[in-house]
Amino acid sequence: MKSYVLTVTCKSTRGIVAAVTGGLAEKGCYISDSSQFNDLETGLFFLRVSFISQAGAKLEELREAFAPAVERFGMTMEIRDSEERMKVLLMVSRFGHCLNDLLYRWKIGALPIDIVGVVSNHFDYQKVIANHDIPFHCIKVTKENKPRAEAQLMEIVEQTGAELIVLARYMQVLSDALCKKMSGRIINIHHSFLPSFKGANPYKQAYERGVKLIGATAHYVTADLDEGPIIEQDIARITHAQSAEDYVSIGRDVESQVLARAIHAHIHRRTLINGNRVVVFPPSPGSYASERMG
Ligand SMILES: Nc1nc2c(c(=O)[nH]1)N[C@@H](CN(C=O)c1ccc(C(=O)N[C@@H](CCC(=O)O)C(=O)O)cc1)CN2
Repeated sequence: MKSYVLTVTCKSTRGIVAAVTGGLAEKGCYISDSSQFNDLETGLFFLRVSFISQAGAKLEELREAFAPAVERFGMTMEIRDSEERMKVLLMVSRFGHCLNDLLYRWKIGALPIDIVGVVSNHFDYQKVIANHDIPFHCIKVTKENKPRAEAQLMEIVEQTGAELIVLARYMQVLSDALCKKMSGRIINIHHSFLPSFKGANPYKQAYERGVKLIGATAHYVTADLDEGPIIEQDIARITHAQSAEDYVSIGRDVESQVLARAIHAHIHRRTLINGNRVVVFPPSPGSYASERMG
């Protein structure tokens, strides 16, 4: 028996769900969980089906079986083995709270990913990463060497087979070319409730504005700084008596939780990009069962 997740994005029309569910039935598969969204504004349809093949059908066999439907409806279809851990490259600069949080969740099985490496433009976390038996790469970045630095990053992506890059408070702006090449495969945590306070120092901007809520936003990275499609957000209350430095402390937990939720959604294929927005389907039953607490 094997379990899979199938996702579809295509122009909305009649018969899409029937074609997918009928195809699964013909292949002897059982549907565990299904979500769909029909965006009347964009005319796009989004479908996510988690299913079980009792016969243990192979991935290629399933993909071939759906080729006619993909052609007929102009689908973008992905079928992924639910047990296969996504290869993820983490990136960090100076602030390590999100990195440490992800390492802990990964260690206890709450985040079932294959961390293929950690890249940083500083050496601060080299020992921590080595202690986790994860490859560490320090790539110094300057305005002058940015193209070479990004070429080194892409070499690591190619060599490790990284499917997702997570910017866990990595504080360098990525080039338009890299963002285009890795479209939909880079997630950033921004330490503000976007669209407020884009760019560097959002907590300082928030303090100067006198806000009563601060927040964090996890989004896909695009060439437009902190404008990428939003995956997850959350907030925390602050008061008149707190400083921008206090916001940094209060914001740590919010940033870590928002980033972890966004990565969980992505690796379980619950996110589908819808223009400058993201469709985020609910978790399949049992998707958190992989956690081994303690
Ligand atoms: N192309 C993109 N690159 C990055 C994005 C993005 O959305 N698109 N998100 C940022 C993260 N970020 C806020 O979350 C951010 C990081 C860095 C800066 C910035 O101005 N950096 C300076 C250098 C700062 C330093 O050296 O300490 C710069 O790159 O000139 C703004 C926002 C990650 N990259």
